[in-house]
Amino acid sequence: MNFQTRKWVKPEDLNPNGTLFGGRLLEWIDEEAALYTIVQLENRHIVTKFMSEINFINAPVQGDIIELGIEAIGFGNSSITLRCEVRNKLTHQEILSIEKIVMVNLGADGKPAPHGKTKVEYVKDRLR
Ligand SMILES: CCCCCCCCCCCCCCCC(=O)SCCNC(=O)CCNC(=O)[C@H](O)C(C)(C)COP(=O)(O)OP(=O)(O)OC[C@H]1O[C@@H](n2cnc3c(N)ncnc32)[C@H](O)[C@@H]1OP(=O)(O)O
Repeated sequence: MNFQTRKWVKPEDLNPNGTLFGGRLLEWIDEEAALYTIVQLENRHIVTKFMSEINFINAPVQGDIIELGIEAIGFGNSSITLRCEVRNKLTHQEILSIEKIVMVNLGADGKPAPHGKTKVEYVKDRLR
């Protein structure tokens, strides 16, 4: 699991209970999954197709630094399946997990298109 992105929980991210609004966290996760997919599949034309159960484990509060982790757990024909974990940056306390996020690679016609990828790639290797 690669924890690439850190977020600082600010007043505008809070729900009326004073903890991180779940919808805000899901927005951050969707963006992270989209960026991960664009980099892996080398195509900007992708969409989120499916998310499995979302387990909100612990609620962050204002001022917390959290980090978002994504890993690829499967490559299909047009899809890539990801797993997501969010945790507190400093304590590593678990905040959320999503076991399955399916992202789909689209062609210019907006329909699913084969991406031709079978494993995780690293940009540094592509640049060699
Ligand atoms: C030149 C252009 C420049 C563009 C410049 C872009 C700028 C940078 C843009 C960044 C973009 C960011 C995006 C952010 C994230 C969003 O906000 S995306 C918005 C929310 N998502 C949507 O609106 C998607 C709406 N859904 C759809 O359009 C259609 O369902 C889809 C995704 C085209 C798929 O259609 P479909 O008929 O289900 O296609 P189908 O061939 O049956 O399945 C496709 C794949 O999905 C899998 N699948 C289908 N249903 C399921 C399911 N229920 N569960 C699991 N897997 C499933 C299939 O198994 C298949 O996988 P493979 O076997 O091919 O690997």
